[in-house]
Amino acid sequence: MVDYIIDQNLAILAVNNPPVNALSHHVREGLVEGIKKANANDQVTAIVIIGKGKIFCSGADIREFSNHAAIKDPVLTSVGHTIENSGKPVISAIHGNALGGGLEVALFCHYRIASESARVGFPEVLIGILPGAEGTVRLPRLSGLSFAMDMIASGKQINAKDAFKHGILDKVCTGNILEEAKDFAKKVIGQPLDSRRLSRINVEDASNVDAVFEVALAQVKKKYKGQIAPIYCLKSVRNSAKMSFDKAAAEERRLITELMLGYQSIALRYSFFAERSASKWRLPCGASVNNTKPSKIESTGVIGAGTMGSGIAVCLIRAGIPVILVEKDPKMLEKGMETISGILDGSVKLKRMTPGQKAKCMEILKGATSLDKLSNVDLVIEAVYENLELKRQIFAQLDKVCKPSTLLCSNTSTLDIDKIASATNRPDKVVGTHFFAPAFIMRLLENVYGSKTSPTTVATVMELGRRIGKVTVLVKTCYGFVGNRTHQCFGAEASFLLEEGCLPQDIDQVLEEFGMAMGPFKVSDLSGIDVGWRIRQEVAKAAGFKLTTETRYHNGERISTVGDSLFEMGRYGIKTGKGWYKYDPTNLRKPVPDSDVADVILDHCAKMGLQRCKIPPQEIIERCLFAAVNECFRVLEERVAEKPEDIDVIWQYGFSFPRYAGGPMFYASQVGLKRVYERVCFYHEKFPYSSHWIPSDLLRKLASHSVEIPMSQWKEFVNGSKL
Ligand SMILES: CC/C=C\C=C\CC(=O)SCCNC(=O)CCNC(=O)[C@H](O)C(C)(C)COP(=O)(O)OP(=O)(O)OC[C@H]1O[C@@H](n2cnc3c(N)ncnc32)[C@H](O)[C@@H]1OP(=O)(O)O
Repeated sequence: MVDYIIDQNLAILAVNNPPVNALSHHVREGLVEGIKKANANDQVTAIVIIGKGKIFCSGADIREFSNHAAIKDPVLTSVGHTIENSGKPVISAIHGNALGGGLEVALFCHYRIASESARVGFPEVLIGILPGAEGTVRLPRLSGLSFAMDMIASGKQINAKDAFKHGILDKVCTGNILEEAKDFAKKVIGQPLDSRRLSRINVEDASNVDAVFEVALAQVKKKYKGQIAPIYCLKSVRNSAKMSFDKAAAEERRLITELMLGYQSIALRYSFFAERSASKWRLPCGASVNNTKPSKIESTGVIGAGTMGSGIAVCLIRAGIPVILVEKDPKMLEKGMETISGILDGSVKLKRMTPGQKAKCMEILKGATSLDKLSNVDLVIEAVYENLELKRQIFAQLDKVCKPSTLLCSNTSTLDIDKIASATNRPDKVVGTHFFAPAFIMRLLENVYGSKTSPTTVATVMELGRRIGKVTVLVKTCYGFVGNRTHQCFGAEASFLLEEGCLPQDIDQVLEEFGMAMGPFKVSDLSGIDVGWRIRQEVAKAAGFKLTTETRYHNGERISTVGDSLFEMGRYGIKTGKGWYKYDPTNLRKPVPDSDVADVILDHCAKMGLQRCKIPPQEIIERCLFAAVNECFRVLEERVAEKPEDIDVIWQYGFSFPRYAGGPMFYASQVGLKRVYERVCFYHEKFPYSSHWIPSDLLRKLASHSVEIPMSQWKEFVNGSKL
């Protein structure tokens, strides 16, 4: 796992642990052996550590953390001490990435050089820990405290040029990294090593540490609300300036151990792998990412220049994929083009794009008012409003206009893909591509296959998602798919809680304290109360009944219409300055609780004869989350989602479920399925008119076991395969 190569008077230690050179046990062993061997060889005058393959090193092997007690010697710090104590200079030669433990290996070396394109960083905080092999104690000795605190607590990666500027690197190379490392090594042979050993030097700005810490702490608390690791990162860097090197390092070990055993880190590590597993799609027929080739997509069409269509077009052109935006009303088309240009201007302002890049994006965007213009594109995404008949008409027309190989995608957020596909003669090429609003910001893409969608079509939209930088999850068609179907139960319970005693701000506050980025009523104000109203009206129309603010039940199902009263008052949310909250036009980001809304809710309850009472926070969490969890188990049971990780990724990226709580399925696994099942049964008895409380069979089966079944085995209980 570490190749030992003698090249003239140099020993090259090449880490060879594909795919990302993680510091697994054998790599750590190999590094120690290599350093010792090189030191024992009189012919060797210097040592170079390099990575084979695409990167230098991705850090510690995260999979080993699940059994912290079993991490075998040599641990990374003793590997590092062997490197630092080497009597011959050790140079790390970085290409690709040096992350976490990988960067720590470099900081144990006496010199660090890197390719121009290399990036370095400490992403540990993103998995709820801190750099635990003296990274928090060594980095400030090179970069100063403020920079180290920011880099470690944010987990951000920086490029080689910036790393050089901040003292982390000794040289940025433009040529072949190994050749440059050899030349560099020859120049430093014989130079004194002590001043190059970071454990022997001091933190230069140590006297400022308290002031720097306070500023960083205030920022971190605001930016990473509810997260423990960023605060621990700061404390550990502070220790580097307040304690001796050895004491600070020992304290760092204590802090990382505490973090690693904590709920947040376990959830974040789960989230890391869940996200990667989502891209490994598989269809029930056996087709999968491993055996299916995507078709080439070189041109696209987007239908509808409203908010969604414009946002989707931005995603495509930003990735260099040409788009023809079709909108039959020329004025709407012009508005859509302006919206797109405005979004890109925003990116330029935020320095996420140069004006030149914006111009290139706009060059590959064309407008059209007729579907005929899509005759030659490879893929079309329809993004008109949520109406099945309208979508069927458009798809029937597209089927006639587009070349036979064109894939036809719908951005529907709820409708059955099979019903849309059956309007065409190419149901194998029809698929759902459900973007979340705002499409140019939200990272999630929920791809939806119907009963006739072909594996190639699936492979193509999964690859398209990757190309445009989305976290892409594949699900099977059903009403609302995974995202909206399961989230609807969460929203319904939030509305019922309003009828039983809560105000919007009570519910939002509890769920935000739980970790949601925004409570459901703030989200509703952002997305538009009118949007929710329109969807509810469509659903009622399709089900053949008229929904009014007087409706309490339909088909034995409880319905809450408080939001519809707000809609009728023209309170659509932020866009009208009033919704569940009121907004000062000069500060639309700050929702202010509104006594008028409280009056509407109280009137509604009085009219409906609903008794109100005080509802404890725990019940708010249980009602919203367990209702969703129960539906998530149904989704798994019906194989609408292939695995629990897919559902959690959808909640994290679609509904801002806190990554450090894992997702509803992971949360349920931590609460314990027995407890979740008991509470679902309790609420089912209490609320017999909400079918989302009917306990899922899969949940019942799993909860009936005397020991908790690990998440990785839940799937085995689907379809009665295990009882
Ligand atoms: C006592 C403690 C002492 C020391 C502590 C040290 C702390 C650490 O070092 S913690 C680890 C810090 N490093 C990271 O968090 C890096 C995580 N990885 C990444 O950011 C990316 O994977 C990448 C390295 C930038 C590569 O990205 P990409 O090319 O897009 O590939 P991926 O699909 O992400 O990864 C490929 C494959 O590798 C697995 N993997 C990546 N990093 C690790 C890792 N550090 N440990 C174990 N496995 C890793 C990843 O899961 C993928 O595998 P799959 O089987 O496909 O899931």
